[in-house]
Amino acid sequence: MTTKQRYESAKEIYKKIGVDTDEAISKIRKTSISMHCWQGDDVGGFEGAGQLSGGIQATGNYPGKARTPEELMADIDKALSLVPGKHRINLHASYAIFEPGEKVDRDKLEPKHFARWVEFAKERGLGLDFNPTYFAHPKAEGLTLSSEKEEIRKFWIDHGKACVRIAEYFATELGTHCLLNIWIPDGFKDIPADRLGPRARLKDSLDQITSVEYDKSKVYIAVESKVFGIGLEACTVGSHEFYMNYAAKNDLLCLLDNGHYHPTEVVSDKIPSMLLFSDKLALHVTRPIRWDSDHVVLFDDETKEIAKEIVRCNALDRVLIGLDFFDASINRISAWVVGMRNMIKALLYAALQPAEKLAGLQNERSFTELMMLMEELKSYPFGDVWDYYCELNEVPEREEWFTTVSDYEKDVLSNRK
Ligand SMILES: C[C@H](O)[C@H](O)[C@@H](O)C(=O)CO
Ligand SMILES: [Mn+2]
Repeated sequence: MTTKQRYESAKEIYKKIGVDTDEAISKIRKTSISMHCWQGDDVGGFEGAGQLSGGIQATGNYPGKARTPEELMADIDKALSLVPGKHRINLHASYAIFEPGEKVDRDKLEPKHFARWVEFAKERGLGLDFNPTYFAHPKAEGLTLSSEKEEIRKFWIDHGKACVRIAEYFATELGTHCLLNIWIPDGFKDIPADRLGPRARLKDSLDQITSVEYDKSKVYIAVESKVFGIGLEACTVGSHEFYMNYAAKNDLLCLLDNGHYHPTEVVSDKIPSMLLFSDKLALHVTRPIRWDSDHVVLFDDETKEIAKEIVRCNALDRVLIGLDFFDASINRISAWVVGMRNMIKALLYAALQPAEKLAGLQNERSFTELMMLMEELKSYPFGDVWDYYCELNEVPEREEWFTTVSDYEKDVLSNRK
């Protein structure tokens, strides 16, 4: 049977429970995921700044990591060629590209330092998202935006302001919004004596950064909370409560990273609540194993549940989905492709759920039938719809894409010594 024939048969099966597979496909085809550049080089960036810091870690030393802008761009191209749909690239400020002998510090970054990324994105019709980089820098060894040292705090405020200008440049040049996400590693290893002071300083720093004049229809500023980091176990300054209130009060977006909460808390459950009170919401989809370990996104229960909530809330255009993982122990391009395909797969899977029927069963309190149907749906012929989705988007079906990655590893990555 051809892929199309298998799809036609699956379509009939889904139709019986009131699901229109064509409609589901066209809904998901319009959705873009922001692919994070930092999986390509273990969050290294191009500053040669040295060690990753801020309580995050990329572990492993699989050969072939990108060392230059050219290599990273080529790797991104290779990964995206295996992912169905049109997507976005998420950059960190540490990926600025300088002319030889031109390097400036992070507080002095300008749009021109990202001109090559804009050119790259334009040529491919991609959008760009952006993040100030508040780690892996000599001035980020203690606190950053919440620092008690005014000179340090000013440096990072200026960095934030510079990034707002760069984000606006991206949006203007590319004709699509730019999500500017602020995450800082500030926190304490052990019980702090003052939890208020650092948070008051963070609040003031954010006020200063967002006082820069920018077009709110082009730049969406988001704030990303975190419960703890390595070496920051007792307290993080940018906690969930802090940012949820700050974003609500200042009309910014919250960014929820599903590695940043207590292990029994799930982001999927937070999505509908956030959407009731905010027009837009941003996500970092990742996979925490025992801690915020940033493993590659799988087609697992929580990824599916996150996707289901987005689709059920009819919020594909209100939730800005980005990925955030960095696994240095496997082929980095394969990591990207697996994570991206799984996120899209989860969205398509969600769009194939008979949402109204299931909600109806809940509302009439038919929990026995609800459980039965939710379980039976798991063995519906989703794979046939997914294969057809890949065929429509002209990317390899099933595991066929891996040959391309293996060849690239042999021909290109293995030469990076
Ligand atoms: C590199 C990212 O900005 C970083 O992972 C941040 O988003 C985060 O999740 C930190 O734990
Ligand atoms: Mn994150």
